[in-house]
Amino acid sequence: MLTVRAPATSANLGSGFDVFGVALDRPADVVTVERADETTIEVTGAGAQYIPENPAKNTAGVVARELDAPAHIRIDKGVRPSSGLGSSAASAAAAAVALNALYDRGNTNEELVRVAAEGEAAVSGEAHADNVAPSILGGFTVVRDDGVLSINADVPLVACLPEIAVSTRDARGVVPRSAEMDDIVHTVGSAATLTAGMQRDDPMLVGRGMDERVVTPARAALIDGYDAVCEAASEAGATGVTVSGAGPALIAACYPERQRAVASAMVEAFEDDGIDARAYRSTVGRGAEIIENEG
Ligand SMILES: Nc1ncnc2c1ncn2[C@@H]1O[C@H](COP(=O)(O)OP(=O)(O)O)[C@@H](O)[C@H]1O
Ligand SMILES: N[C@@H](CCOP(=O)(O)O)C(=O)O
Repeated sequence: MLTVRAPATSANLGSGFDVFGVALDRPADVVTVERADETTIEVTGAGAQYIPENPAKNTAGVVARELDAPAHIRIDKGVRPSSGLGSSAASAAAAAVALNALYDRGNTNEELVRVAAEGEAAVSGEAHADNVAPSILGGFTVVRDDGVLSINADVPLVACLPEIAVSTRDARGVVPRSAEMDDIVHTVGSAATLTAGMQRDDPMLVGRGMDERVVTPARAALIDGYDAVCEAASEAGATGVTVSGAGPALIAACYPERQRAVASAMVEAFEDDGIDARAYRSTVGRGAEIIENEG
């Protein structure tokens, strides 16, 4: 029996659609695996009632199939589904790390990112790896077709999750199929600024680098209260705010001394709109970890 904790993640960070991701300190999924003749899944925790236990429809079950590693899989959800905080990815990442160790498969973490991305494909329709990469590797990650980079960074973040659901599959449907050249140039400038900010642990550059004009406005329209929450976060000292993943969570960067105020301002702004919300104060966190191994 083996247990792995894999963290929530925030993908895109505005300018890095389907490319950037960052591991958060919390929340996290905790996945326990035991060898079995065929895969079965049991889900408890946040939003468990919305998550299929059929292995073909659960990201962890798809990972077990991809690794040819049948197991009884217990998933304790810390990351609520349809949150924009990489819920389905956290289970996939944890299962990939756990089953790789349980069956001694010897895959590298980079190889496990590809396996876990197949789990994501099963639920969102496309094998985007920008959540599973940081959930497995930790840090700030850059995913391309030819590989994945991970760098450690120390930048305060606030993830604010309202009590509304936006499915990644639906939110992918509103992404424009083309963009104007000046918007593409702007996005490249932002992405480079954000990357430099992560490298230098500079919250101002990370926040400025979140600005993006193509995907974000289309996604923001699906999130009640988006403009008011962004404004409140900025007034409280956020250096940048954007949609986390496909939403409805928002992610903000800030200096450490402003983190508490930014978190409160975001929650209050959602509440002023009649929407319950909670905020997670985080830094750029670690990746999946084996927390129990009973041989
Ligand atoms: N292990 C899992 N954890 C969470 N969601 C899962 C899992 N397996 C399948 N799903 C399905 O994936 C969808 C949630 O994923 P997604 O929309 O990407 O949410 P998030 O933005 O939080 O990652 C839901 O339809 C859920 O039923
Ligand atoms: N790049 C994907 C990321 C989805 O993240 P999630 O946390 O909402 O699953 C996208 O933007 O569609």
